[in-house]
Amino acid sequence: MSRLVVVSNRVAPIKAGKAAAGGLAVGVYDALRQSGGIWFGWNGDISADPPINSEQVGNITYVTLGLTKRDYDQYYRGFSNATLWPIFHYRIDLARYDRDEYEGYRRVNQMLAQKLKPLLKPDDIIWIHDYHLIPFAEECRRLGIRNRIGFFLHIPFPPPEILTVIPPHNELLKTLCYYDLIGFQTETDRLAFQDYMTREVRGVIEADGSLTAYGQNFRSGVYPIGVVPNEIQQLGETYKGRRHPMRRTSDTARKTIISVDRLDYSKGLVERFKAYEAFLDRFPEHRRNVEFFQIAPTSRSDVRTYQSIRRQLESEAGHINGRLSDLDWTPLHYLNKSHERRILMGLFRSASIGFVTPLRDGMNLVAKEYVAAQNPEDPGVLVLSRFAGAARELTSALIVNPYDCIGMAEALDRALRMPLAERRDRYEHMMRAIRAADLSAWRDNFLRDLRAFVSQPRE
Ligand SMILES: O=P(O)(O)OC[C@H]1O[C@H](O[C@H]2O[C@H](CO)[C@@H](O)[C@H](O)[C@H]2O)[C@H](O)[C@@H](O)[C@@H]1O
Ligand SMILES: O=c1ccn([C@@H]2O[C@H](COP(=O)(O)OP(=O)(O)O)[C@@H](O)[C@H]2O)c(=O)[nH]1
Repeated sequence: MSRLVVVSNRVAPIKAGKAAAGGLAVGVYDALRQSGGIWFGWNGDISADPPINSEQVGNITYVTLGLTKRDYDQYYRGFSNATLWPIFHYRIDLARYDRDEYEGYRRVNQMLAQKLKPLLKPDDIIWIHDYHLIPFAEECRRLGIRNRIGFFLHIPFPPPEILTVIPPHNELLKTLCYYDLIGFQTETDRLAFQDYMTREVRGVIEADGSLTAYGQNFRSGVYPIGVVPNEIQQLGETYKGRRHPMRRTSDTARKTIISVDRLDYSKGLVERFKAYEAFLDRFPEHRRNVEFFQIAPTSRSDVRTYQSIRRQLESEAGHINGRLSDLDWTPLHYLNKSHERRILMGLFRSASIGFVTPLRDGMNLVAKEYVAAQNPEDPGVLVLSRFAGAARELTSALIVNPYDCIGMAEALDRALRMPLAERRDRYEHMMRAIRAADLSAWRDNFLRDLRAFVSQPRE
């Protein structure tokens, strides 16, 4: 079997047990540790003359490098996270475009492809991840790399009317066509991509389902990222930490609501806090009987839009607690700190509600983890945004619109009153979906299709 080479901007922390607040790192790490291979990407450092470092841990060889300050500013902080991220999450209002940053983004992709080339063997399968690396395959082809190269987009793909706001959208999307296979989280994302290719650039859908555009022939598919349910079950059962703040039955009868998100405007945190306040106002009988834990590790904190969402949340949390707390009751616990997975899974298991309400999200692994961590005999309820990719599979969650504050408040009330039989039915239905599309299925289906696809010969 050919060796797997994974390339992503973010590489999971190499030290076991260290928290990786981000679904890509969590998912790719779990996928790679089964098959082994190389994981190539940025080590998270900014340095003047970044050396390349190689480290073998188990069956994974981590090859990582730092970025110069200029590269970091233009490629990561700039074009990736101030242009592509907001636009791909349908937030034109928060996006900016700077031509120098775009050029920096292209330059870093070229540099990364050059550094990867000497590590490759002819039959390696190369799997590139996410929006930071859209032009990576084109750079590889320029360098004469002929290996199979697949791309998986972890975030949503917006409709053409939104995408075309990016001034060099044509040039950027052309680079995507150098991949052999392009994977999306949902069919909505894949259709938006197909729409762009057929309407904007007159691409053609071939009889075998493949696409031809810009003289390249390639395939697209849907591969929803999943979790490892048995492992999550076990973690959830075993974490009984001393400082565990939530106990469903013993110390207190108080029920808990939990949310875990990177502190990102796409996650709908402000809207969620407002919905929680509306819930306590409209259903005062729940006051004192419920506490809401929001874990929100800071993310991309040097991007301006992330600083402003943080200030908004601090003010909203202070407002709720200032107005409603009592000496023996704090309605909202807002923690800006990342937590280890084993702790999170324990917290999920003991929470009565998983409150997952992004305004737009590629998948949202937390939604799947919350369900997988539940006690099958007495499961909690998932309240889930219709705009998370996960809502396509977890149709037995209480599906809400995150722009509807009162609707979310009512869903919290309904979840807290839900009879055990209904909670079990919904849980079992969701677990079937989670098991059917687990993390191995994501990896195996994508790699099977990448290996199988015979494209038209490339010039
Ligand atoms: O690397 P960062 O800038 O610190 O951000 C963390 C990651 O966030 C995004 O995760 C996405 O991937 C998840 C797994 O497929 C998916 O469930 C979620 O909906 C996405 O938002 C981002 O796409 C990654 O590149 C980042 O590493
Ligand atoms: O303090 C934290 C916060 C999050 N996570 C993990 O980070 C991932 C977040 O992935 P998700 O798809 O929900 O969102 P993303 O951050 O990738 O947009 C999940 O596996 C979480 O369990 C973690 O390990 N520690």
